[in-house]
Order: sequence, then C-alpha cells, then structure tokens
Amino acid sequence: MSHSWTTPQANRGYSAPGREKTTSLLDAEDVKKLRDAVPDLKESLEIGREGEPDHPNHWPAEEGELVGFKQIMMDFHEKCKSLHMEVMRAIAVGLGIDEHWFDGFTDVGDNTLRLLHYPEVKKDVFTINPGQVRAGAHSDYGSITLLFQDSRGGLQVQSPNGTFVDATPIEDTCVVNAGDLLARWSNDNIKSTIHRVVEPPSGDGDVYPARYSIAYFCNPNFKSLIEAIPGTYEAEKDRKYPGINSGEYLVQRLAATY
Ligand SMILES: O=C(O)CCC(=O)C(=O)O
Ligand SMILES: [Fe+2]
Repeated sequence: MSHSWTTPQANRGYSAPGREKTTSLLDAEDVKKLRDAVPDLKESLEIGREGEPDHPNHWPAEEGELVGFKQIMMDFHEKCKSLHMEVMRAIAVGLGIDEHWFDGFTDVGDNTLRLLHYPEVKKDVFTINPGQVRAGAHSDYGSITLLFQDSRGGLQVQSPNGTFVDATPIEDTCVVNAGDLLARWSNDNIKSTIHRVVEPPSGDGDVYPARYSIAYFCNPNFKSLIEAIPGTYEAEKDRKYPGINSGEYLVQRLAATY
C-alpha cells in the first residue's frame, strides 16, 4: 500500500497492527520473537519534517473528512517543534548551562509526529494472553517526547523503584517523557522514561473502547553529534557513553523494532 511505512531512514507512513513492537530489547531477532507472541494492539501514522526531498510524507488524499488534514498536521508539527525548543531551554537551566545551549541542536525540527489508534479490544484478550499490552514497555529514542492522550487511560510510566504507575489523563495537558538520546547527552543525569500502554481501568461490558493518542518525538538535529554535555561529568573517565550521531542512532533503534 502506497501509504505504508517503508524504512527506518524515512520513518514516515502507516504501520498496521502488529508491525511495530515497542520494547527495551535491542536485538531485532529478540524483538521478532516477542512481536510474534504478543503483538502490540495498535496502528499508527508517522509524519516527519515536511520538505525532505528524499523522504516525502505519505499524505492521504484530501477528500471527505481529510480535507485540511495535511495543513493541520504541518501546523501542529511546527507548534510542537517550538515547544520542544522551549522545554529544552528549561532543561538547560536545570542542568546549569546556558539557556540557549540546545537551540543549535533543535532548530532543524527533525522530529516525528505519530498519530496512534489502539482499536477496541475484547477484555478477555488480556486474560487469555498474560503479557498482552497495547504498547510494550520501552523508552523513546530522542531528546523528549510530547505525548497527548485521550481520556481512556492505560498509559503507565515506570517509577525509579521499578513499579509502573498510571499516567492518568489530565485534560489539556501533555506528558513529557525523556528519551535515550537525552540520557546519553546528560550522562544519565536525566534518565529516559520507561513507559507502556496496558489495558485501561475497567469499565462496563466485555470490550475496552478504542484509545487515541499523539506522540511527538523530538530529536536532536539528525546531523548532530551527541556526547556528554560539559558539566555533566567530572573527569573523562566519568563519561558513560561514546559520542554518537543523532540520526544514525535513531535509524539503528528503529531498525530493531519494525
Ligand atoms: O499511546 C501512548 O500513550 C504511548 C505511545 C508511545 O509510547 C509510543 O508510541 O512511543
Ligand atoms: Fe513511547
């Protein structure tokens, strides 16, 4: 299908249920085994930065309810790009570095907007198959993620003691998760947030209704080298990770989960 997600390099387009398995596993074979046993119960559409000649977005035809879709998504992409830059300024202040330290790393907007749909599902799917989730436990890969969820519930984040706690939806707010590149950048002063989507709090009937969410994955500009920020380590030996190119790191992580 012409709208389908194609490659980690492009990271754009539609992923049908069962295509991507979010997990903390890094090995593609291990992920495949897990995906075959308990596929994530979701479908998604990824929208990247518009205007990349090698990686066009897969826009649906502008007809019916979708008239104006492209413009709305592009505007939202821009708004979230600015919000990313603002949140990174706050993080810079928190780290004790110049407020605008991250600006030159975040101004391109190499970010991905993901529209997610978790279809209605029978409740017994979760009892028949223990370990079944809507989205498996994982951390996101970039700097931060802005996560907008509807009122259904089911999103959980892992607390430092290892237990998962509900990120109960609060109207007109978004959840901000730290990603793995931010952890590397900050030499683990900021840890990436492990999160997952499980069955929502139980309601009436024998099905859980559909859930919708939007994840805006923010990334350092794909051309940047991500290495421990000055001040986040004392001696050279305290650096926990080698420097890595942002774009290459993301491709590597995406390649394991699809
Ligand atoms: O749907 C959600 O609330 C979470 C989605 C998510 O974590 C992801 O797509 O990476
Ligand atoms: Fe996530």
